[in-house]
Amino acid sequence: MTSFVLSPTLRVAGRRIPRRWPPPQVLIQLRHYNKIGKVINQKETTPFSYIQKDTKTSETFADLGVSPSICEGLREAYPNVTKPTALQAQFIPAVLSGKDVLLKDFTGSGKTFGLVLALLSKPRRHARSRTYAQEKIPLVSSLLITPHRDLAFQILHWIKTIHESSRHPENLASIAQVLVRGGSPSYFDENLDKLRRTPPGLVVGTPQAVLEIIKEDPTVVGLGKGGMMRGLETLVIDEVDYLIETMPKNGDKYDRLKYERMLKKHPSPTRQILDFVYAPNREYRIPHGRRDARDFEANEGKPWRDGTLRGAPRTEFGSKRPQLVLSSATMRAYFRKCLIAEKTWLRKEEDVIKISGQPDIKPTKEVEARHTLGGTSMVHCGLVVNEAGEIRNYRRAAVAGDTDVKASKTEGTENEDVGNEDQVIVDSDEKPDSEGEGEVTDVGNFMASGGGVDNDHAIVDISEKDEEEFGKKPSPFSLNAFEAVAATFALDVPQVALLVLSTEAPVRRAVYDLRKLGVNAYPLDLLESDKGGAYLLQKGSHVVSDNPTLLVATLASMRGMDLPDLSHVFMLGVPEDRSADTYLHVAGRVGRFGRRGKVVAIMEADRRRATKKGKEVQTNEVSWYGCMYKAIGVKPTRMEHFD
Ligand SMILES: Nc1ncnc2c1ncn2[C@@H]1O[C@H](COP(=O)(O)OP(=O)(O)OP(=O)(O)O)[C@@H](O)[C@H]1O
Repeated sequence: MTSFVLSPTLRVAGRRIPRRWPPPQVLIQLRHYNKIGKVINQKETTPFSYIQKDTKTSETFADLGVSPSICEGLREAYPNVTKPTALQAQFIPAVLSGKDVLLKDFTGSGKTFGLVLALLSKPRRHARSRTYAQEKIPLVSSLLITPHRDLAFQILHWIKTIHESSRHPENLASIAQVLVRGGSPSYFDENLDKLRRTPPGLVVGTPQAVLEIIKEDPTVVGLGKGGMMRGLETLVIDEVDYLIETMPKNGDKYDRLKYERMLKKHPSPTRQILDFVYAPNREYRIPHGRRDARDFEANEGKPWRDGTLRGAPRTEFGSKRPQLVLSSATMRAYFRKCLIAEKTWLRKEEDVIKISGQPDIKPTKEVEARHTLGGTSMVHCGLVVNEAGEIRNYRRAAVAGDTDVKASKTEGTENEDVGNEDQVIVDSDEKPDSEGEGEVTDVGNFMASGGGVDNDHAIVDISEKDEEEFGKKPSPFSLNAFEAVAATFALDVPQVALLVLSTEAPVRRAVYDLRKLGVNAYPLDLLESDKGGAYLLQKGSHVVSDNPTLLVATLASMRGMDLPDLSHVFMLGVPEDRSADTYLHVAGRVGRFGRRGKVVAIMEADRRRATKKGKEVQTNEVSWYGCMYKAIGVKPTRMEHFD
């Protein structure tokens, strides 16, 4: 069995079939793997591979090297997962081969799922006991870093479901465990206790929690001598472009200075973990003066004075440096360049396997959007809310089924919402032109009148604690925007939807405000059934609930989440980093793996907000969305309820 990478020369059954596209760009090695993922041919080169979405594979998971017990569990627990995707057919053997891998594919295409299957199929590492030579001490072989704890819980849930159906002799705790912070009582203490009692093969953790054990507990759980992670073979970082900071792409020398200062003082936890594992002798010129060789010896394994970790020689790994796998749907070429420029993290560029399901060569915007967003099963809608609480469709949106956006362009003034980004923020006294007359639906008191929902269901409980805490304080949110969410939710959502707020937004307060509007809202927390836990397994998109649920999360806590029955994702306002990639990640919560879904952006034409310096500015969110839709080649669709 061989797996192959599409290239100018495609190999099928040993025969070379020339391909004209894509032209050679970045040369990497083409590898052929045998069943256990061993590299058997490393000589040929190919561009950064491009696999079309509908490329079929005739291989099974077992052919790729996934262990028989996992295949057995998968068959029973996930009957819909019958065959690996073309990308899984490439990256699962690549991960099993022990080489470094850079993985990029559109959101919801099965990257994380495939990585988990590969990690579970890796052989377990053991150390020999010093007291009894025959006794083997199990070690942690793989570490999977996720950006937030709910994703870690979701991955553990996948593993648990597969494990329960697999009749594997070991218990779940010795196969995989999570290591996350937060919760009350603290998840971290509980996780750490469990880890110390039973070392699992795979630890799924957030960067902060993993860094804490590397720093605080190196010799029992961490990477230090005697630590149960000393035999680490694979380090996987999911959503890597979100977890590692890089110098801004078009930054000037001041940005460079700012970036360097930030790296010295506050490197992100993921960067510190990578340095600790792969760059033991890395110099950070810290503000308190340079360290010298004696300082290095004297402080081995201890944090620097400024709180950052310096690398310590990891003799425990010996020559077996852990394999590094980095994955994301939006790992752009510039970010990859930055990763390679770090030198010590990844192996030499030609030894890194780069696998991509997206066109790397400049495709048209529409092709890129379709690939990044996982196909055409996703509908994008934009609702514009004004100060009077009126809601109307984004003016350039097309009627459902009409893909020709040009037809609807004539409806609005030409310069209304597609401009350059400078137009987006204006001083309060320089108000942008009025939006003009449009089709408007007045929903100012929509929810007060029942809002199209059965009144019995519109009554939701508000706890006394929340009433006491929030009842008398003004809301930091725009209630007009929330009314637009509530109205769309009541009219359009059959079962479950997700509302995404900015990273720092107070989620509990948002839930309180939404419940006041009659929405059955909960903060996302996968450990609790009604807060999202009940939606981890597919119930079926045809199910219409009597009382649909709106889960509320922030930009920081929705990355990578996979709730199969999610039909709508609401994005409130403009993301704080103003990046189109952030929109792509939010949108990627629906329409996953070919399922259908709607992304509803709620934008305010004249949003007033205070800057950090206390100055009031007015933001035209419509303008940003105009730029963003144009930039990513997405064509929004009208929502019939508001026309
Ligand atoms: N081979 C397969 N066949 C059918 N379904 C699959 C297959 N692989 C994964 N899936 C399903 O696809 C869904 C999305 O998977 P996953 O979360 O791994 O995607 P992802 O690419 O990591 O997404 P994101 O970029 O948002 O993190 C899951 O519900 C999973 O069960």
